[in-house]
This record gives sequence, C-alpha cells and structure tokens, in this order.
Amino acid sequence: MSNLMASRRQKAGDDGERSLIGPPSRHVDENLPDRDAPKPLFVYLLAFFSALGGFLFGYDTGVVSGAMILLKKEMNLNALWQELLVSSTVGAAALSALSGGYLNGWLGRRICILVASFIFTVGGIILSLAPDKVVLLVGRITVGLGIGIASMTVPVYIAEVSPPHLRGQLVTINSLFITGGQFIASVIDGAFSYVRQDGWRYMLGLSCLPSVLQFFGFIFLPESPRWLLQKGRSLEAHQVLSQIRGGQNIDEEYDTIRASIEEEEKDLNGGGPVIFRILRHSPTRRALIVGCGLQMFQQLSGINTVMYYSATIVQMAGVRDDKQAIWLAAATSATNFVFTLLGVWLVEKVGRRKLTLGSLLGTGLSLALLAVGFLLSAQNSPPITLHPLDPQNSTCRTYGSCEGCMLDPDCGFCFLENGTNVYDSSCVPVNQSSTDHAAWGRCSNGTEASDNPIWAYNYCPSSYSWIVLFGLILYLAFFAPGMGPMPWTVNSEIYPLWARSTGNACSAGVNWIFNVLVSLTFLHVAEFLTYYGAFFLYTGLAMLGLIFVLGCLPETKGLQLEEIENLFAGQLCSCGEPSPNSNRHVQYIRHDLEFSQANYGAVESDSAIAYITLR
Ligand SMILES: O[C@H]1[C@H](O)[C@@H](O)[C@H](O)[C@@H](O)[C@H]1O
Repeated sequence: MSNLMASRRQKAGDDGERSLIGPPSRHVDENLPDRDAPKPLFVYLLAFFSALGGFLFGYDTGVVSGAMILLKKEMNLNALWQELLVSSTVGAAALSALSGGYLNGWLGRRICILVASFIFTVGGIILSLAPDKVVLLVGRITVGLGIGIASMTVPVYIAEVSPPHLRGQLVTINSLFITGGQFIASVIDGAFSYVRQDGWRYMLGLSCLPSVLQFFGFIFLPESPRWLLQKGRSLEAHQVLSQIRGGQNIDEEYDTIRASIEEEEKDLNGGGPVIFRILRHSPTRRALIVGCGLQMFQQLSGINTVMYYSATIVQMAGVRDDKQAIWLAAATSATNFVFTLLGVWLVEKVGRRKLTLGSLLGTGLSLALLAVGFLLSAQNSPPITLHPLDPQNSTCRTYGSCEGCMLDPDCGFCFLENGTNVYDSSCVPVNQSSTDHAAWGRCSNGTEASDNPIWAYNYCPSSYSWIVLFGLILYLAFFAPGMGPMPWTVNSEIYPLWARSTGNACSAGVNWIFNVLVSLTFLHVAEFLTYYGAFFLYTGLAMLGLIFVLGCLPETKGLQLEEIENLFAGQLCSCGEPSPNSNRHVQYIRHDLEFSQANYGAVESDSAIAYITLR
C-alpha cells in the first residue's frame, strides 16, 4: 500500500492538479490525468460560457466611469448621485454574493448562472432606457445583484466540471475574463464618448449582448454533475459527466464523486446550516479565514482606487482633454488585462503561493512609489497667486497652495499655464451641479481654449506626475498576475466539497464589502491624510497582507483535494509549511471485486488513509 501511495503521490506532484469533484479513483498507475490527457472541447465551451459571467462582472464594474462623464452632464448629477450610481452596484453585489451560497445549494450552479445572466440582461435594458437618475439607480442595483451571484457561482461551476489537469487554468481564465470585461468596457467608453447625446445608453446597454448569449447558451448546457449527485439525480449526473468528458469512460470518476458525497454525508459535523458546520470544523474554518483574508487584502491593496483614479492621474500628468483621458484609462485596463494573462501562464509554473507573495511585494513597493510621487507633488504644489473676492465667502479662499485647495471637495484650482509653469492661479468653489467648472469666475464657463484658464478639480498640476504614472503602471504589472486572480482561484480549491459554495459565497462577499469600503472611504481618507498619506496607508495594508500570505497561505499547486484539506489540519499560520497532519494522505482506489452493490470502507496505514471502493 505504501509503495502504491508513494507512486501516486509522486505522480500527483508531477502531473499538476487533481479533480475538485473528488479524489482521483483510477487504478494506481494507469489512466492518470496528465497533460496528454484528452481535452474534450465541450469543457472549453462550458468554461467559455460560464466565464461570460466574469466578463459581465468586469464590464459592468468598469463601464460606469466613462458613462459617468457623459451622465453627470446630461442628468446634472451631483457628487452624491455619482457616488451612489457607482457604489450601489458593488453594494448589491456584496449582498447577492453572500446569498449566492444558499441559492447554489438550493437551485444548482446552472440555474444560478441562468438567473445571473437574466438579471444582467434586465439590468442592461433598464439602464439603457432609464429616463431619470432614480431608474438609473434601480438598473445599477439590478446589475449588481447579477454580478454578486456570477462572481461566486462561476469559479465553483468551472472547478466542478473541469477535468483535473485543466482545472487551475480554466478557473484562472475566469479572472482573465473579468479584466477583459473591464478593458472592453473602457474601449466602449472611449468609442461612445464621442456620442454626446445618449452615448451612455449604449455604454451601459451593450452588456445585454454577452448576457443574452450566456443565457441562451446555458439553456442548453448541463448542470454540475456533482450538484446533481448531491440531489440524488444519479442517472442525470452520469449522463452529464459522460457528455462533459467527451464520451470517455467515466465510471471511475463517477464512483469517486458518489463516494466522496457519501463520506460527506457520514460526517456532517453536527448538521445545521453549512456556515455553522464550517465554523465548527477547524480545518475548513482555517481555509475560510485564508480565503476571506486573501479577498480582503486584494481589495485593501487598493486596486479599484488605483483603476478609478487612473484618469485623474493622467490628467495630473498634463492630459487635460476628457477624451484623451478616457483613452489613457483604457490603456490602464489593457495593462491590467495583459498582466492577468501572465498570471494564467505563471499559476501552474511557480504556484499560487509564490505568485501571490511576489505580486504583493511588488504591489506594496509600487504603492510606496505612488505615495512618494504624490508627496513630491504636494511639497512642490503651485502657490495660489490670485485671491478674487468670493461672493459665497467659502473655505476656498483660505488656501495658500493648490494642495489644500484640491483636497477640499468644495473647491477647485483655476490657473494659466506656460509650459510647466503655473501662473495666475486661484482657488474657487466648484459648481455644485457639475464638477467640470467653477461656481463663478474665470473657470465657470467650461470652454477650454489655450488662452483660457484651466480648471483642475481633484488634482494639481505637477512636474512629478511622471513618478505617479510610472508607479501606476508598475502597480498594475505586479497586481494583475497575482493578487488579481489568485484570491478567486485559491478560493475555488481550498474548501472541501460540502463547504465549497458557502465558502466561496462568504469570501466573494468579503471581496465586495471591502471593495465598497475602500472606494467609499478613499476621498475622505485622502482629505484627512492627503493623497500621499492614503497611498502610504495602502502600502502598509499591502505589507500586512504580505505577512498574512507569508504566514498562512499554503501551496495548493499539484495537490489532490484531500491533501489541500490536510494543509489546513494543523496550525493556521505555519509559514506555508505543510502541517504534520498533511502526511496523512487520503486515497480513493477502486477494487474490481465482484460485488453487485457498492460498499465503501476505509483503511488507515501509518502514512495513509485509503478509502476503498468495493464493488
Ligand atoms: O480580481 C478582480 C480584478 O483584479 C479586477 O481588476 C478588480 O476590479 C476586482 O475588484 C478584482 O476582484
């Protein structure tokens, strides 16, 4: 038995991943899934149609910044409404991701994906036809509900239908679709920014195309075989598995899924709602802490602030034209997308742990560079030379330089420019109905000719802006391959079968909650700590994340599901070292003995527990 285990263990290390659906159950040394194993086209089709959910997640979160530039003018949106339209989607996503675990167990993965694509479509229609801002808000909340369900269901579905040797790659491709969606959204934003009248309707409404495609695709696509088996629909599960595996012999895999479900049922951890069972079961509780911690630190390292703020960063660097700024923001999301591709390639080469650690270290250093850029800009902030009489007697006249003026949300900086030289500058109140102009004076008419003064809201002109721009690109290059996709990928692998949808629902919920928190607090944090203070704060948080990952994230690459579970059997933070218990190796093997009924038994040796399927 030990030799047999050793050979399987060796093979597991060499071959990469094993099925999440259940442990491999084939005969010891033959038919093991490996890179030469058949790659049934059908599974790619399934992954593509599911990852459209990731695309919609990226599209709907990304498209709003470009749409807002047109919307705020057409609908006279004040800062509060702009904030509401952006954050309501993310808030709704948090709620629906949290409830998605229950929906997944009750309705199944396929129905949840169908529901999500239906909601996306309805949301897209509401948004494109919205007559006023209230209906727009309803549309944004609707779309958020779809995003939440999709964000937690899609990785689970892909993991459950993928053959073992393709699982890691296919789940990470979902993250590629997220950043791809954000990139396409920014291109669509750029293209329709020329359509001044109603351009935003196309931007927001176009998401209906992929969602309708996904909806019709999933009418014909199958349910996860594991969910079917869990619900006792064994005949259907067998048919689906056989279809997904392209007609290969699936008896062994099928038996394994069934065996693992029966094992789960034997060991219900006291019964009750899954979340309580997770909290009572220490290894799964530890996995949940690691999964939620990763999602929390992903957001605390400021990705969405950096992406959202990128348009302002490029304005700060001297690009003042709205359209040019939109296209440069598209370049930012293209960078995010391209470097995610690097992550898909690296994940099986260097492993999840090293990729996440390297990514966080680079992310922290780039955040520090961004902070230094902002610090130098603040120290050399242009002085205010003109103090026009203020009819509103606002706080704006109290500032001596652009820095203080820019940090006050009620004021903006109005100036003339000669090359990099700023002159005739003043700090004046912003127009309450549009931040594009001042409330009165030279910068209030919104026209921008070379002899007209420039209106800078939220930023200051600075000759150190290149440091900030460089920091931004470096940040994305480090974040995108690791901290972007790994929290999603790792979460799809670390929970045992019974806890997978609830574990993913909780961690996705944590992701969305911290997304809202970081984006809602950014401007206030910047007001109190200044921009460089805010970015130094993110640097600190990324470093805390680094310590967390260093201490608590074990390497899951190339391990079987049972080995992954065992990684959480010991202490929570063991610096990635396998816990002593991980020597216990669980192995399912099939004995072709002549029994007509299936029976299951367990044998424990000094270094292994073997679950033997007897037939
Ligand atoms: O993994 C994704 C990705 O990195 C996106 O670019 C980001 O906007 C999301 O918040 C994140 O969850």
